[in-house]
Amino acid sequence: MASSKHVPTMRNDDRLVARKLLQDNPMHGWDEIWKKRLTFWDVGDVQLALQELLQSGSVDFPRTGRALGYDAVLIAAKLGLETVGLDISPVGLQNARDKLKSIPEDLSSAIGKVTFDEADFFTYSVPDGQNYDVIYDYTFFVAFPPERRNEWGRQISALIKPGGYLITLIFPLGLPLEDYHGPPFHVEPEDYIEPLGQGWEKVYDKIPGIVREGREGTERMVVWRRI
Ligand SMILES: C[S@@+](CC[C@H](N)C(=O)[O-])C[C@H]1O[C@@H](n2cnc3c(N)ncnc32)[C@H](O)[C@@H]1O
Repeated sequence: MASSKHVPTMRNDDRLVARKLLQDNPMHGWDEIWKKRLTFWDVGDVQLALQELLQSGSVDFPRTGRALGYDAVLIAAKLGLETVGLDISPVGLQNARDKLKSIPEDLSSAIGKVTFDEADFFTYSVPDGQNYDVIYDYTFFVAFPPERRNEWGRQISALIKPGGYLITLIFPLGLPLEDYHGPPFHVEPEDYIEPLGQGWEKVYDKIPGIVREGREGTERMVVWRRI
């Protein structure tokens, strides 16, 4: 959650620098990306598409329990869930904790409900064995090469409760497929189906009605329910 209010665009030279940092140092590359502020995905504000979904009442999300994901403050404030923001980057986490100190009035009900933990998502297990009621993925799926998507799906399935909801804000749509290397990697809404595998139903699928300038046609909101 960067502090600037401008809508970041995906400058090609920034993307190339970020990619090189990850190639050179797969362990700490994300921390370097945060340090250098090559965080184009971060709009410095809540994701309007997530806000629209949570306020619409279109999905019967639980109002008690636990959630995992970015935009942790918005999820905690709108759904009332104890929400964990997970990241591998200490700098990214510090940035999120700093933002928590100046929480806007309309989201203040999130205070006390949000924690930020440092962990590798792919090896993370819920400390107390209590799986999540809601998981939110915004640009995490696309941050890894397609070869890792099944691993992503297995981990999501392992972390969520039966009856729990996975919110996928799919972005950025429309990236070239050929001769293109991420992150972000090319994504289509259908790409989530195989990694998630059996035991999921799609309960919501909509092009967000409210989109930031410059992001028109690049976002889609899909919600899945674990059967
Ligand atoms: C493209 S960003 C955005 C994802 C996230 N939803 C967000 O909006 O910040 C990817 C984020 O995932 C973090 N990350 C990368 N690899 C990770 C891992 N294995 N486990 C947890 N976080 C990771 C990075 O530090 C970065 O903040």
